[in-house]
Amino acid sequence: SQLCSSSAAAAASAMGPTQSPPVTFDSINPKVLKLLLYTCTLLLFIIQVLKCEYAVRGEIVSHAQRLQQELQTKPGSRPFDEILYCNIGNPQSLGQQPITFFREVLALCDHPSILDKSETHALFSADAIARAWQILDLIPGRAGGAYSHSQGIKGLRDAIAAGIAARDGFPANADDIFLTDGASPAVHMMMQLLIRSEKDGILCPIPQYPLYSASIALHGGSLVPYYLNEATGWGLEVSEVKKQLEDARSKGIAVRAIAVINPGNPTGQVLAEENQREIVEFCKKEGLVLLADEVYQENIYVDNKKFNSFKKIARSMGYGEKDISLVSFQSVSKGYHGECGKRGGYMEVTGFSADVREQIYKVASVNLCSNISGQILASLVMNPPKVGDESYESFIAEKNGILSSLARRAKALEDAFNSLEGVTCNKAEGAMYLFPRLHLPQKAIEAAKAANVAPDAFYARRLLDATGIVVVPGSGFGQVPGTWHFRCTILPQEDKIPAIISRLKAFHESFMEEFHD
Ligand SMILES: Cc1ncc(COP(=O)(O)O)c(CN[C@@H]2CONC2=O)c1O
Repeated sequence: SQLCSSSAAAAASAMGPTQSPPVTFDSINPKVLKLLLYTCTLLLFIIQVLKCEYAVRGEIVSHAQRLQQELQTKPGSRPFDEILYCNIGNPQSLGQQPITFFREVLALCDHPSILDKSETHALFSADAIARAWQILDLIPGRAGGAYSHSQGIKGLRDAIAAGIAARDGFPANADDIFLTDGASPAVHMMMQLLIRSEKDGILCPIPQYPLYSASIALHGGSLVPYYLNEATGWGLEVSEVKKQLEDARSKGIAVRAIAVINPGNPTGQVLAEENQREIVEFCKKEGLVLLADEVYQENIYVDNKKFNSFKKIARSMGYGEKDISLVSFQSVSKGYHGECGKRGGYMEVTGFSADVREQIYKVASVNLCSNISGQILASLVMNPPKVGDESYESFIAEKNGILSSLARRAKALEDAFNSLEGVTCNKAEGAMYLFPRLHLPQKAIEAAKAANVAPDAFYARRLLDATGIVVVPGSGFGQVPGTWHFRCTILPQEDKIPAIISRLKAFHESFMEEFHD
């Protein structure tokens, strides 16, 4: 270990005092290098689990589940007849329909023997049948139930790389892609690789999606917060990041990476291209790994913003493999497809040395491989039907129908929140959430204190008990101290939105009446 630390120190001094030393074989989590000590890591994992929080399924949700039970056993016992789960970005649990073409291909790949039957041609579109044959031919021996390569089926990674290249206009390499059971395990893998001890820090946005704080806690690292600016529509200011980075370094924290969620969860902002360039420049200058969480890349609701991957931005600045370490996360859980339960996604890993890449592969191989249906779905998401395909018209109608409805719901809820006394709410430019700010009367804050809960949790609980609507307190995502928020999804079906808004308004008016200073 002396050898490792001295070469890391040598690398650090060569890079100058202000830069984070590059991620090298010697400077990744030694537990990854010594994977044999799995048992002790497991023990550490259990200890850390006790520390980590995951607000999206926290106490408010548990109470909602109890209320749901009560409604089933005692109908009419509450002033509402159903629980509306607006706490989790789980579109299909709230009635969103899956994309027909994706499900046709999945079904055919899952039961290849029906591909030859004449009835199949009456039930499935010709291009779904063709795509299923194409995909099955990429699976060795067409064995859809076999373990695959630990990074995922090569042919599917080729298809995803082609989809990334078509999206960005820059090449992508199948060997850089690790197919995973959703983006979550990919994030955990990178935290496992980067975090050696609590002396290693990861810059995270505040408010943040609690996967990051939970994963950092589970892997024994330090979360280095950078506050998004609510006053500028949740802007990510590099000056704020730099301040937090220098503060962490002054406390002896080796800041290794920065997580950027774009579009943002829970804040819904879409980064401007210029801002992205500043972030790439900053990462290159400071030697930070850029963890680009882009799972909402298809969820853009405003005309003045578009999604640019950080890979595209970096390459358009002339930065390649040798200039910046960039990990881009994608998922089948979001977008217009919302296939959360299918557990598909990937991370595209670029800018690491071959020996570090080998260690990432080793971590991926511990779980053998991700599920094959999720792999197939990820390849479909990145290569959907194109103009001229038989299914294109129906596919694009389903896709645009869902996205335009989400945009309308986002706007309707944003306007409703902004109409409430003491509530301000930034636009949801993308993603699936609104994060309104509560300017609560002092009496409400004191009542929360007396109940020993955070004011936004107090509000969320009262909202649930009065309306059956489940939201997540802002405390679960982090917020500027002294400010209070909650996160509400835009996912309830569109015909339910007016009822939700009227229930929200009625509750809020009575709440403010009760606690008026
Ligand atoms: C920003 C972000 N990254 C990663 C994930 C994980 O996605 P996978 O399903 O691919 O693992 C989520 C899930 N969103 C959570 C789940 O629902 N509501 C949320 O805030 C997310 O919001």
